Parts: sequence; structure tokens; C-alpha cells
Amino acid sequence: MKTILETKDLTIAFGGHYAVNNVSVEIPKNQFTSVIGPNGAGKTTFFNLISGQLAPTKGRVYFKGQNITKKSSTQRTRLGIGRSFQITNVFPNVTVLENVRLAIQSKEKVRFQMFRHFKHYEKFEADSKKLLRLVLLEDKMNTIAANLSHGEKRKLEIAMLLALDTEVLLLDEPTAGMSLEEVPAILEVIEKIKNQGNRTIVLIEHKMDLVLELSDQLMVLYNGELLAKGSPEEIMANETVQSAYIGGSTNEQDAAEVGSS
Ligand SMILES: Nc1ncnc2c1ncn2[C@@H]1O[C@H](COP(=O)(O)OP(=O)(O)OP(=O)(O)O)[C@@H](O)[C@H]1O
Repeated sequence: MKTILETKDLTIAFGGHYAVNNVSVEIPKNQFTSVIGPNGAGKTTFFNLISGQLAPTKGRVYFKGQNITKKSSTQRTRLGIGRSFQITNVFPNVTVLENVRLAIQSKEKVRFQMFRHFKHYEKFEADSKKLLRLVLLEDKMNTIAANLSHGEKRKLEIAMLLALDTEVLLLDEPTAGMSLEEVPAILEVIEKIKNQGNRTIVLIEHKMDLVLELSDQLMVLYNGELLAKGSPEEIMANETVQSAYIGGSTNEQDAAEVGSS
């Protein structure tokens, strides 16, 4: 299987604390990889190192074989690595449709004059509607973004990320802050994107049971280190992983969540 993203000995220390420590992984192209681990395991820091928000103390990041360790986050987005929070700049006072259209426009780098051309406008609008259908937000396209529920805002965020048309989607806990009723809809959206088969999805999730079925592979971080990597079956059968989550976790919620699906 072709590797699209790779980390080698990726390490970052804050003071004396290693938040990510010697993590070497290969992320296969067009596959669904979940990064799981208890609170404070280093998941978000790992994402920050891949997307360029943080520079590593040691180690490298490769995209399609190219060493991108020194590239800025903007350069990485242009290369094809999109991260959900980079576009949380949802404009609250315009409609859902307008938000997606503006995101498409920013990708196309269309100048104002060109944008005024009706044919362009129509194409952007049609593409925006297609994305809103994919994220199950079509019925809210004329709603002012500020009036969306939290779950709907996360869907809009995903639509805007898709509008950038990046090959890799880094999704940082897309279910965070959602009510229980909102979770299935966002998972359905993510599954639909996965089933299109043309994107590499890397998703951080704290609750292992939410992503087991969706994932082609899982990587487990614990105390900044890569504890295990493998298929959902391999991870479920891995005793070290189970004890890290259940036995070793200081967070009672973690223990309750594992296997609760
Ligand atoms: N900028 C920073 N300065 C100092 N320490 C940091 C910084 N960012 C993260 N850390 C520490 O690094 C460790 C890993 O944090 P990180 O947020 O990556 O974990 P996580 O697995 O994403 O946790 P959660 O599931 O709670 O979001 C934690 O101990 C955290 O306190």
C-alpha cells in the first residue's frame, strides 16, 4: 500500500516533558487511520507536528516522500494536507452556503473580477451545494452560520475543509463537545467521505469505541509514545493497549468508554 504521510523519530519536548517521543509511522494513502489514546497522550501535539503548527525537537515529517519538516502550515495546506481547525474561521454572519462558497473561492484563488462572472459564481454555488449534501447540511444552506447547533457547525467545518480539496484530512476530535444525539450524524458524514475512497483521513479520537469500525488502522499513543499500531482487531486484542486504556488510565471516563459500543 502506498504511503502518503510518514513520520520518522518525531519528537517534541516542552521543557523536560516529551509530549511526542520518537514516533515513526506510515499513513497509507486513501485509508482511514485513527490516532487514539487517553487524555494527554500527545494526540493533538502529534497533529500539530504533522500540520506544521509546531516544529519538532527531533525527527522528520514526509509527505509523498518529500521532507516537509521545515515547511509552514500554510505551505503544507497548499501541498495537500488539510486540518479541520485551520478553517474554523466560519463567518458567523453569512449563510452556510456562502461560507462554503467562500472556501471554494479561496482555493481557486479567483480574483474579484473573475468571481463576478456569473458562470464562475454558478459553478461555485453548485459545488458548494454538492458538499453540503455530502455533510448532510443541505437543508440548512440558507441559515446564518451563527444560528447552527454545535454539531451542525462541525459539519460546516468539514464541508469547508473538503472545499479546500486537500488529499489528506486531519480531523481533530470531530465529535468533541457534541451531544449524544449529534454524534451518529457526524460519524455518518465521515463514513460517507471515507466511502468516496479518494481521501486519506487521519482522525484523532479519545473514545476508542467510536472509531473502531470506521478505521482501517489505528495508532495508539500513550505518554507521547507509539504504544501500538494495527488493524482494529489487532488493537482490540492487544493487552498492552487495553491496560493503557483501562488499567493505566487515570481518567475513569476512559475506562468506561472502552468497549462501550
Ligand atoms: N504548548 C505546550 N506547552 C507545554 N506542554 C504542552 C503543550 N502542548 C501540550 N503539552 C503537554 O503535552 C502533553 C500532550 O498533550 P496533547 O494535548 O497533545 O494530548 P492529547 O492526547 O491530545 O490529549 P486530549 O485527549 O486531552 O486532547 C500533555 O501533557 C500536555 O500538557
